[in-house]
Amino acid sequence: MSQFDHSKYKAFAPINKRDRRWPDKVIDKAPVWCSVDLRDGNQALIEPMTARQKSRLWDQLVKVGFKEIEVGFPSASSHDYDFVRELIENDRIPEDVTIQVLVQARKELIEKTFEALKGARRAVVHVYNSTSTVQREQVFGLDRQGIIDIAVNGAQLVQECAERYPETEWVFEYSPESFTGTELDFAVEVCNAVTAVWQPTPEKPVIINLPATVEMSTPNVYADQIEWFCDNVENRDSLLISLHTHNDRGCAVAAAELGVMAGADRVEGTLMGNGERTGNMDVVTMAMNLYSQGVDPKLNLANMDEIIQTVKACTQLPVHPRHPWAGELVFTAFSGSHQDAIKKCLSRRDERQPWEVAYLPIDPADIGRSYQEVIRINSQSGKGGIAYVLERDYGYELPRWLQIDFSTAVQAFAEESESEVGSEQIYDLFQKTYLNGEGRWQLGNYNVSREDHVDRFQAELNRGGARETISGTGNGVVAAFVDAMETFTGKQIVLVEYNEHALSQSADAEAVCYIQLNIGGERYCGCGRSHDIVQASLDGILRAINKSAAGEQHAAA
Ligand SMILES: CC(=O)SCCNC(=O)CCNC(=O)[C@H](O)C(C)(C)COP(=O)(O)OP(=O)(O)OC[C@H]1O[C@@H](n2cnc3c(N)ncnc32)[C@H](O)[C@@H]1OP(=O)(O)O
Ligand SMILES: CC(C)C(=O)C(=O)O
Repeated sequence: MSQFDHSKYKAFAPINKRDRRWPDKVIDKAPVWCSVDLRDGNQALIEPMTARQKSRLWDQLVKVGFKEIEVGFPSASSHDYDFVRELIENDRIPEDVTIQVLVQARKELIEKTFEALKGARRAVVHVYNSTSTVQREQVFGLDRQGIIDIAVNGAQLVQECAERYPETEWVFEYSPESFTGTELDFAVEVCNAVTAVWQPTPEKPVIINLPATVEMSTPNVYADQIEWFCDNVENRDSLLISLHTHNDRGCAVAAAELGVMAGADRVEGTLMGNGERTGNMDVVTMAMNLYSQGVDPKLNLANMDEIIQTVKACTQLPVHPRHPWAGELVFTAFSGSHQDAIKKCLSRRDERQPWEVAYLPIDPADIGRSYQEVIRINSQSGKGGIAYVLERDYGYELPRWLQIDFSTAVQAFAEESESEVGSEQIYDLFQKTYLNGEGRWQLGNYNVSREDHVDRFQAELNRGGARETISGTGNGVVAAFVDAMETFTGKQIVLVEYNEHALSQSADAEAVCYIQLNIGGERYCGCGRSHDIVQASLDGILRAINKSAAGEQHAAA
């Protein structure tokens, strides 16, 4: 019998709810955010944060704009206690920021917690006990009433202690921990019992936090639980319903979003989703989800790289390169069709219109990312992306026919090197393929004269020590030069494509000219670059002819 046996598990029972309204709701404003990075995030680390790391993360959280920050579990460790004292005594809590601390519903711990908070201007005391069937039966060995007693005793103690410190504005929060594993009617009963002690009013509400301590179901079930709770709890208008989801099934953000649609006011989570096991709800992702829908997330994530650096330094955890919105690769396109679409959308972009760019759900610049990172080249890339890089970094505006020709060279190079092809490598390859003429015929001095509307072209061709004189006639310098080269090579040469432009990146107005010739039935491409457009054209033609002589055939004739 295999160890990998699904029959060991039972399905989470759906909520029997016929009146669900949340599926039709749209989130049009940000919830109240509470960061739990310094508490839930910290308690899950291999090495909990040092005082210095906590301090740095605190500063970052304030900078991002959190107005409620759970700073620790001060009754559990002297580090957390000292950190809370440090924030209060050194006046590091801005006027509009409220600190929050967690405590179990136990007397000595609650007393210590209030001691730690002495002198705070405003603070949230967050008390919890577990209410789920599993915890009741197996951890606490208590029936429903026993669990209600723990909660009510805790609530009373919190209230009594608060009265001892009237100089502080107290806010109370209660979590029926493991809410998602708790029968809904019981969760409501426990919370009603707690609020009966605290007597909240709409003017002075309390926070009821409904955690998915372990994520046990699909997010729609969580939303049903939240909506059911909100519909059945007493004094709903005196409660701030808060969510605290974990990511065991990978849906913590989705659950929080649906939970907000189901009526919640507030969301607890961490930056980048650090936290117990698979982590807490990722505030960066949820806030950016709102932002990308045109909703003000009420957090400033513009300096995403700084946030990532801080989180990494403080948690010692990496941020995945594909982390939603924030990862290093999330705005990068390697694949050809994506690059092509991005390039076209960006070139047509009208700044006055809402953002609509294929494959880029937001403007990377909003979070401090540059377009430089958007298109990167490897063997999956196509002509559009390659042309984008050449234009972006070197000012070459390759015509479509040359994009097609050059992409085969880049593709071959990428396949051979089995790695990403950097912008400089692309440029080198472009030069080697179309611009360099070493070891081949070079145009020396030349002379153009016109008589009876016919141009006569005479020039020296040099290769190493060898020198040849050529001459030809035609309607225009280019035609006369092609004629001279036909005579010289003994092959028929037809000018198939000709494009030119001023090089935008060149300070001294250089021109670049792209040429495609049909030489003896095969196509060859070349490129010339010069301050003189005639010279650029002749160089381009000669480079294509040199390639024919060297047998470098055009790939996509
Ligand atoms: C889901 C969450 O993230 S909740 C937050 C979890 N975070 C932490 O636990 C980190 C900080 N905690 C700690 O450092 C410790 O647990 C302390 C210092 C708070 C308490 O330490 P201890 O009392 O030594 O141990 P422990 O936490 O194991 O306590 C277990 C006891 O408290 C009881 N208990 C646990 N949670 C609660 C609660 N919320 N309310 C009341 N009693 C509780 C248990 O039933 C158990 O009782 P028993 O000793 O009679 O069997
Ligand atoms: C204490 C509670 C809110 C908690 O951290 C959880 O249930 O995950």
